[in-house]
Amino acid sequence: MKAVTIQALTKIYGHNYALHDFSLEIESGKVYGLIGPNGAGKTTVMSIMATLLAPDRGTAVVGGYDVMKQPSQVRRLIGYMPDFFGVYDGLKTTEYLEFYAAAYRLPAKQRPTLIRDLLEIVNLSDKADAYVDLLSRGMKQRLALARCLVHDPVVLILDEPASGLDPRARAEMKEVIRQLKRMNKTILISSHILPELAEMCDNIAILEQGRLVANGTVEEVTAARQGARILKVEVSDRLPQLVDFLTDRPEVTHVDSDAGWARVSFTGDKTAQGRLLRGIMDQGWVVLEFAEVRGNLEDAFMAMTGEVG
Ligand SMILES: Nc1ncnc2c1ncn2[C@@H]1O[C@H](COP(=O)(O)OP(=O)(O)OP(=O)(O)O)[C@@H](O)[C@H]1O
Repeated sequence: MKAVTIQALTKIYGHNYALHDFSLEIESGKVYGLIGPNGAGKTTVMSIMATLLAPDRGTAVVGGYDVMKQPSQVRRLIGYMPDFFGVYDGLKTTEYLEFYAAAYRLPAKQRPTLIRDLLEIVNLSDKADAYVDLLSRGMKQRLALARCLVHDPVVLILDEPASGLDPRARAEMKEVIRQLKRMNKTILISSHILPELAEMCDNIAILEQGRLVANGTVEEVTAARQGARILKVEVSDRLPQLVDFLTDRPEVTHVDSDAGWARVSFTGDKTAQGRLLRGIMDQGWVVLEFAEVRGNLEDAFMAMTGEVG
């Protein structure tokens, strides 16, 4: 079942296309990563899905409801975490969530249990009485996530939830997102933290200048990386000569050496790869390792967009 169907979404500011015919479908219960350099249009997609911004063309349907025609139904189904966190002077964590629970008109009797459960999900149980302003950035991000879970939404739209976090805080955020997946939430998450998205997401969409440039499973998007595969070749000696030898092979487009091994961009098929190995051994090298290096998502992103973001 599709939780989200976006079709030909377009948003134009002056002459600038923030989104250009952007289409995407998200299956229920999946975690979908939206990645792209700064200004690619990630926040624009998410704001439209969250009913906060009107597109110029196209449609977005969440849980069967059209974001333009049925915004209040959509709002009931979604939890939206924007990429900024407000200032909450003098408010404790529990009071903060109490405020949102009241805003969603949840019965007062149910709120203490709900808030306890939410704090547990985002791993903040021991901060129930802490002042929000004094929480670390990672804790604030997780609290913001708890806030968008108050009304038990089925679709979560998380705009860069790991942005600006140190590795430990990122790992904690990742664990919370895994937990939400186990709770069968459908999650759209944007990020610049590309390798981390690979671990977390079922699918990835890469956005550049408002256009979708790649879409599929992490493996598919990675494999779509421009043609060449990367081979690691490690030999016992004469590495500089090996680099020269490899550079002269027809299917090799680039070679560099690093920490005692050669990194080879290779466009040939598996048979050609076997021939290359035999050629190296025929020249007398003792081969310690000869293997394809699985491209990672960061490579794919760099190859497709030419930017780090
Ligand atoms: N209110 C606005 N007025 C004019 N241009 C805008 C407005 N909002 C966004 N844009 C432009 O639309 C494009 C997409 O912006 P958007 O914020 O969606 O990108 P993003 O991928 O979320 O970027 P970032 O990673 O920096 O948050 C950018 O070129 C941006 O400058």
